[in-house]
Amino acid sequence: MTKLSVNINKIATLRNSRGGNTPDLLKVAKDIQGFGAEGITIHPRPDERHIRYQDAYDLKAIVYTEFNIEGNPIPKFIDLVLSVKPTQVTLVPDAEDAITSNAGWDTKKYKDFLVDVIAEFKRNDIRTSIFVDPVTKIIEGAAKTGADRIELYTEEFASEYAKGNKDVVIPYAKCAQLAIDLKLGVNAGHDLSLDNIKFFKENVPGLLEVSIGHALISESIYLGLENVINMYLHRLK
Ligand SMILES: CC(=O)[C@@H](O)[C@H](O)COP(=O)(O)O
Ligand SMILES: NCC(=O)COP(=O)(O)O
Repeated sequence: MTKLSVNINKIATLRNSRGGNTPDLLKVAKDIQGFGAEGITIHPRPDERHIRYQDAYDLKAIVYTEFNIEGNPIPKFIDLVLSVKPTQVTLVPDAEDAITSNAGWDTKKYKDFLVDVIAEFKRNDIRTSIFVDPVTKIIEGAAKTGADRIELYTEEFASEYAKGNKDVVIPYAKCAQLAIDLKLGVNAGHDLSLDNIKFFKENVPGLLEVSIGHALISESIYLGLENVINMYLHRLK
């Protein structure tokens, strides 16, 4: 069974674009859980361009499924996570000005840093996951950091699969099996979608959780558009 954690960054992006509270992030998070999703993911960025740090506190009060906070463990982020105490923290080595996450950790180069940060989160009973590319040496390095899980960075899978290259899943499958052998849990995320999720799930062993945001919110717009247009037309009769 693979858990679906919905990343609600895009809902916050839409809300922030008008400065008010529409759409209401907390209502959306409640509804997502009510509709059956098993987790809520947020990725507060230092510039708070979508999720604000205050959102993390507000969500803590209403998220009753798995609460996953992702981000680069700069001091401000570490303080936030230690104070909110989500179910899981996913460490992502993204630059402050990155449009979105664009690489996994170099688990060899940053081993000492990761060991220290992960130990601090674990002392606070927060499950830890680290965002990684599907590379054998990186997974071996991840096992030495003390992390509970890895999150496989699936951008390359998604873009290659869309071009018809199904073999792109092979390194993901191999690295997931290696992670399992090394006693690491396996999560995955980035650009997963209705088009590619079934194939990924069927070919990658032991997938515990996927976090999906950009495609899922876009698909929700496409799939809801006809209904809403009809509702407007009805009111305009
Ligand atoms: C780690 C990861 O792949 C996602 O959290 C992604 O970075 C979403 O962040 P944005 O919504 O800011 O693109
Ligand atoms: N960890 C990945 C995530 O939360 C969602 O990424 P995306 O679906 O917005 O690309």
